[in-house]
Amino acid sequence: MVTVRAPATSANLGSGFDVFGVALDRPADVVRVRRAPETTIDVTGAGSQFIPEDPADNTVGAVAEALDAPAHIEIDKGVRPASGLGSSAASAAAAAVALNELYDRGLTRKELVPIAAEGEAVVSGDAHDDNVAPAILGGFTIATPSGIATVDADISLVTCLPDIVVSTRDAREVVPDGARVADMVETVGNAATLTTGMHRSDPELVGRGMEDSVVTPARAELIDGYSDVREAAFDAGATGVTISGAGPSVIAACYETDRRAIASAMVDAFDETGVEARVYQTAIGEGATFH
Ligand SMILES: Nc1ncnc2c1ncn2[C@@H]1O[C@H](COP(=O)(O)OP(=O)(O)O)[C@@H](O)[C@H]1O
Ligand SMILES: N[C@@H](CCOP(=O)(O)O)C(=O)O
Repeated sequence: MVTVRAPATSANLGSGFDVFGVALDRPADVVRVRRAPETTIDVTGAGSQFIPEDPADNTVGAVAEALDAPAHIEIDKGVRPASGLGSSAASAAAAAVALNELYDRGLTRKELVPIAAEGEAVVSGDAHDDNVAPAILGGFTIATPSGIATVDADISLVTCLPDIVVSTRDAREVVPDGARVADMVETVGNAATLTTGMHRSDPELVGRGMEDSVVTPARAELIDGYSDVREAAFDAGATGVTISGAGPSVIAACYETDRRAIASAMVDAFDETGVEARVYQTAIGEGATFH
């Protein structure tokens, strides 16, 4: 039996659509695997009633197949599905690391990223690896087709998860087909600013670099109260605010001293629009770990 914990993650960070991601120090999924003639899955924990146990429909089933590693897989969900916090990726990342160990496949962490991304293709239609990369490697990750770069950054974050459901598949349908050159120029500048901020663990630069005028405005329409929550977080001291992943979670970067006030401001702002929300006071954390 091998047990692995893999963290929630926040993808995009505004300017890095399908490229940037960070591992969060909470919440997390825990996955246990043991060898079996064929793959079977048990799911418990947050939102487990909405997660299929058929290996053809669960992200971990695709990972087991890609590694040719049939197993009985128990998933204890800490990350609610359809959250924008990389729920499907947390299970896939944990399963990839666990099955690689169980079957002694000898793949490196970076080699496991595209395998875990096969799980993402099952649920969102695309093998985007901006969630599985940080879930496996930890820190801030830049995932491109030509490789993955990681930065071990220290930034305080708040993620606020409203009680609404936005599936990644649906949120990908509203992404515009193209962008104006002016928007592209702005996005490149913001992405470079954010990356510099991560290297310096500087919340001001990271926050400024989270601005995005291409994908985020289209997706904000799917999240009741988004603009009020964003404004409330800024008023409470956030240095940057955007949609976490495909939403509905909203993520704020900040100084550690402002984290508590920002957390309660975001919950209150959702509450004022009639939406209950839970909040995580968090930070950039480590990738998958053995337990
Ligand atoms: N192991 C898993 N964990 C979470 N969701 C899963 C898993 N396997 C399949 N799913 C499905 O994936 C969808 C959630 O994924 P997604 O929309 O990407 O949300 P998130 O942003 O939280 O990752 C749900 O339809 C859920 O049933
Ligand atoms: N780049 C993807 C990230 C989806 O993240 P999730 O946490 O919502 O699954 C996208 O924006 O579609």
